[in-house]
Amino acid sequence: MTNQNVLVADTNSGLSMANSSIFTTGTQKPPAAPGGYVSISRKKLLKNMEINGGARVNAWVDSMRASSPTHMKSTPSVNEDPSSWILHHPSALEMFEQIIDASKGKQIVMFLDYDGTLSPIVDDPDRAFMSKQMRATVRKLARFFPTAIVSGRCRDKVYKFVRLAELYYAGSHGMDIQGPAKGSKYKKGSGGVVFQAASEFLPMIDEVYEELVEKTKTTPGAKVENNKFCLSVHYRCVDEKVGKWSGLAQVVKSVLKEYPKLRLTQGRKVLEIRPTVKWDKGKALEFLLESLGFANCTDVFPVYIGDDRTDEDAFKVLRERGQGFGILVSKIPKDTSASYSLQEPTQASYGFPATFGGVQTAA
Ligand SMILES: O=P(O)(O)OC[C@H]1O[C@H](O[C@H]2O[C@H](CO)[C@@H](O)[C@H](O)[C@H]2O)[C@H](O)[C@@H](O)[C@@H]1O
Repeated sequence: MTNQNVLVADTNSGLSMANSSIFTTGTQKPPAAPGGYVSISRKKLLKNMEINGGARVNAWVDSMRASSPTHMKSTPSVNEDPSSWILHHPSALEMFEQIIDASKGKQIVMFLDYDGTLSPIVDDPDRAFMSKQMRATVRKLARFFPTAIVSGRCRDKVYKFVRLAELYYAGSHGMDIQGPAKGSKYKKGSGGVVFQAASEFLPMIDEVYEELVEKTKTTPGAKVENNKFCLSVHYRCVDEKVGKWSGLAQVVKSVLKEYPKLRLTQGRKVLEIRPTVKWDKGKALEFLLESLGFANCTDVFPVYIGDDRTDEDAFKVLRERGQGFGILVSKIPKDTSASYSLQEPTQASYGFPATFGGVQTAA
């Protein structure tokens, strides 16, 4: 794949996993993180968006544009021939048989991103509802397989959207994990799993939230969302043409300058601010597999469906483990470590997950 993974020295060694607040039931422990290093994809992006000195707001705005589908200029490898992208990331809908064959005799575990995967992307983040059809599909999936929602959103908020008590939820990009409220039939005790990777950051996140809300008031359309262990600064409704994106980038940059223990990543028309802990959606996936008792199993088949850059951490983990696969939901070719693709969320509802194990979707 064209995705480049780099190791960047973690200057905040005081925030290593050893210092994190970890509450687990039973004997589950988070998988070990490579000591002293943070794994970060998209070297170039990171370089452009470096927040500890030397940052150029223009580079931020370039990056904000690059992450917006209307401006999406894929890397040359993707641009050269879109049909070759499809060859490398075939539609999951057309690969049913191959996928089902590969999972035979193995325990499928489903990981589902929320925004852009289970719900359509909309202007107002508070109105990103999932359809009844999608909820029915996820409910049926969970009857057959352990199923987790892995989201950048705060766990409580994503739960309010999904409203299925039988699922695992990993909110704040995997930094806040809780097992099914109903308990789990897959592994005794795993329903009670609770894990928080960055609780010591809560006061800092709240402080930065207040500051950003105040300072973005003058940017029409900007919205700051408190996702408990991380923050989202939305610019979907900010007018790019009148230069408002750069103003917003400048505000975020100036605030973050005072908080070197926070870092910035990007999603779909959103700047994501999060602690520099070595934790992401990929680590959450590993943690959940381990909690379910599949840490060193060869007969587990994890499937992760997601649409965003932050989902790449999970796709990468699956590639590295050589188990299961990732499915990228995207209408356009993108650099990805996923193996398959779906065009849009509705395809995830009407088609792919529903076919696993002969699960039938509602008409
Ligand atoms: O990991 P996810 O579940 O995909 O969450 C990532 C972010 O999703 C939400 O923002 C995105 O969806 C919004 C609603 O459709 C849209 O308005 C926004 O532009 C998108 O970036 C959510 O609001 C963020 O907090 C999540 O971090």
